[in-house]
Amino acid sequence: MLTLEDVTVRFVRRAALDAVDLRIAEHEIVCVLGPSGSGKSTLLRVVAGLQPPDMGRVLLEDADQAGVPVHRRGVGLMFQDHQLFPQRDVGGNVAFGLRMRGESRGEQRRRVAELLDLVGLPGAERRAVATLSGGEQQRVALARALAPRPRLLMLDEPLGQLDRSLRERLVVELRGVFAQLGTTVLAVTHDQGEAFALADRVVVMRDGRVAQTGTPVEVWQRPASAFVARFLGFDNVVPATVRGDAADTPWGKVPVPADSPQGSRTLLVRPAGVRLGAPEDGLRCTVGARTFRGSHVAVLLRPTDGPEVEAECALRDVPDEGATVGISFAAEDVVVLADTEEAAAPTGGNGAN
Ligand SMILES: Nc1ncnc2c1ncn2[C@@H]1O[C@H](COP(=O)(O)OP(=O)(O)OP(=O)(O)O)[C@@H](O)[C@H]1O
Repeated sequence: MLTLEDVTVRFVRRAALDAVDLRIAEHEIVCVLGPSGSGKSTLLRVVAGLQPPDMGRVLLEDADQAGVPVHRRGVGLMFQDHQLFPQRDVGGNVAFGLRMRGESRGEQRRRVAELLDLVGLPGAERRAVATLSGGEQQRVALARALAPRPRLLMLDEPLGQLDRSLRERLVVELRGVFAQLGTTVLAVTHDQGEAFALADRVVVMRDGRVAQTGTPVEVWQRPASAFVARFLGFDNVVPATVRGDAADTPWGKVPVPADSPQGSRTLLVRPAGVRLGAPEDGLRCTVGARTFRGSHVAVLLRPTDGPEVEAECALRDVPDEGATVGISFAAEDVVVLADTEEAAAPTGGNGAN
């Protein structure tokens, strides 16, 4: 339903979008992820018609959008600072797009009630915007964006301002609302948790280009590059030479899954694949900082030689800080990345927000 072909946007010093190709199917929820400045907002602005591309085409349902103004594109926008009209009540805010389209008062009332039901604020029509909590305002902004039945809904950091627990709850609700309405969604976020919970497909951007696209599980399990791996918050990324079922790394020999790409590569070891044992078993490390993560503890390990390693430990197995342990690696949690990018240096932004 949405196609971007070779879309390029240049600002004075650099390309904010660099030959981007992207397709979004009807009813699909796509989340664009990437560090600050990677071009996410520019992508939305180009699709909305707020920013003309310097090159390439944007098509909505096969129609080239060149020269089509924002209000004729049939897209709904919900931006980070959702900017409700403070002087209007909730109903007046939600009805805004319907009024602009000249819908009858009766139809406006019916649709507003339906949408407030849908976003979990039934009967809130007469409430003043100033009396709403942040989460409630976000829901009203969503209802307002959905009211004119946009063929494509675009969200820019839709939950950016809210605290984490509220965000986690709203993401689940949003997915439910979109599924119920069959809305096609293009959302932008820098929070990978939010993107992975919301999206059917994620698009990771880097410097105006698409670094990877795939389902959340595909991207999580097989990051395309060291950049994507680091952006997702994986720190155990090292240069390696793969020969057969093992790789030479700064941590010594690490087993890799069968049929891994061979030669000079970059290796990712998921923290779950770092096994702790007695000091004489495997690579000797000193236990550093331990970070409680709810269901497990992230433990930082310092080998005598080589970069630090992060391990994921069950709560009952956490070693004491300063203790000496031996570590080994489980092949099923090792990923040989497709690129040969220099792994030791963090690339561009990082995803740990
Ligand atoms: N109007 C503009 N004039 C000049 N440069 C711009 C303009 N808008 C964006 N840029 C630049 O284009 C690049 C991409 O910006 P964009 O806002 O799309 O990134 P983003 O991924 O949305 O970042 P953030 O997560 O910080 O919002 C950045 O380098 C930015 O400085």
